[in-house]
Amino acid sequence: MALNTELATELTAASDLGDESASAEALVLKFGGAAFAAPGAHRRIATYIAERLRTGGPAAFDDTTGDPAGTSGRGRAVVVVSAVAGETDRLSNAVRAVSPDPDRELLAAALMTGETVNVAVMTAALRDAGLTALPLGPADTGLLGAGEPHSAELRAIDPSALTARLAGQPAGTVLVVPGGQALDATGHPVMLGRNSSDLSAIAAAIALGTPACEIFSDSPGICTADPRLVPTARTLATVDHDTMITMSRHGAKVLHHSAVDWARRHQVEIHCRSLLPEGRVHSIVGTAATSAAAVLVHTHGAVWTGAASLVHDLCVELTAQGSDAVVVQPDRSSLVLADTVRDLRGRGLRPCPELRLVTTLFPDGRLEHRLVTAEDAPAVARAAHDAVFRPSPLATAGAPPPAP
Ligand SMILES: Nc1ncnc2c1ncn2[C@@H]1O[C@H](COP(=O)(O)OP(=O)(O)O)[C@@H](O)[C@H]1O
Ligand SMILES: N[C@@H](CC(=O)OP(=O)(O)O)C(=O)O
Repeated sequence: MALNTELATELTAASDLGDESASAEALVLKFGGAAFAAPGAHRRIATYIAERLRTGGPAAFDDTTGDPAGTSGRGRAVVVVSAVAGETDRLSNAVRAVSPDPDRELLAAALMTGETVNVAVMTAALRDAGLTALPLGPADTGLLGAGEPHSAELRAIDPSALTARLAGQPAGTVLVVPGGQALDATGHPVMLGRNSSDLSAIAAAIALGTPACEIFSDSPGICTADPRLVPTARTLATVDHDTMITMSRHGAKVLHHSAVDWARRHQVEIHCRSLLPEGRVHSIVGTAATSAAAVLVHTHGAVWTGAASLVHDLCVELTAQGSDAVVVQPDRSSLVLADTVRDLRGRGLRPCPELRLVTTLFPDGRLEHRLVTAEDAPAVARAAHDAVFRPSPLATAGAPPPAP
């Protein structure tokens, strides 16, 4: 199915189309790569979803954990799955071992198989759990992408694609969606960039008019730093969309920046859950204004340097094309690009593969950037975090100050 760009205008939620029956009752759940890493994970997830759908009201999981209302058990679900942890990297390395600078369409085709396989496996597990699970492909979800085939920008969502599939389906129906897959205007499958399964999940929530989207990941929610790098990082119970976009763009890959941007524009709350069996909501990303401090390391970004004016112009151009680029302040002669495949040498910039961007976000929204070597980045991040969250001299010994 090729999307008609004119029909798929930026978004009409299903509720606006008067198709409440298809939308209002569906849960939207996203399971990232880490959720599938442990043996038995697919079966555990399937059992959990069956339980959520069976109970019809706040599921046992919610009752026991005291999770907020609003995403409790309902009759039907859209489940977005990523490739199993490590699979997308493995596929990327396999392509590059043969062709160091591969055709982007071929690269996208190879990378997307990770999600395609996992949709099939997850569908099988859900059926074994007694549910009516329907595997979807890039042509079935109503997502229109444009730009580079391996890092396309999400341009529009046709809500009828998912609502039509759910309409009339009985309770216990689950649509299984491959994360990060879309069609371009000519009907070719494209990938919405790395870590874009979050984007597919938010898009599904928008299409169905679901107020919240639940994202299961191996982090204890949104933290004041990557807990893998900074063990003293604290979980933020609430984060507003704008703050989260800033955090994501500077390396907090726990949520995809564009996913949060779509969520902000359509007022979708993001409930960040830990992995099963706990599956507890640790953080909510929503509309309520918050002021958070955080230390962010762009561990996966490519650093490029050049003349400040060149860097500025390229950043504007890349951002207009949907790429995620950050100009390093204050000297403005470097930019960090989330797309590690794109080569800017032909545009007059020099790659700096040894460098990483460490950013301190202050509660007033101010950002402090530092470019350091990859080796030094964790220690620099820990020191910056200690400086921001240092207990005041008056604080009781041992009692950490609350996260701002
Ligand atoms: N500020 C942060 N808060 C929480 N997690 C973070 C943050 N910054 C980076 N991360 C990293 O994000 C990872 C989860 O994101 P991702 O790899 O996309 O998960 P998944 O595979 O579950 O989709 C965590 O393992 C954590 O290391
Ligand atoms: N193919 C994606 C899958 C994804 O979004 O992964 P995760 O949900 O684990 O961030 C990637 O690894 O780039």
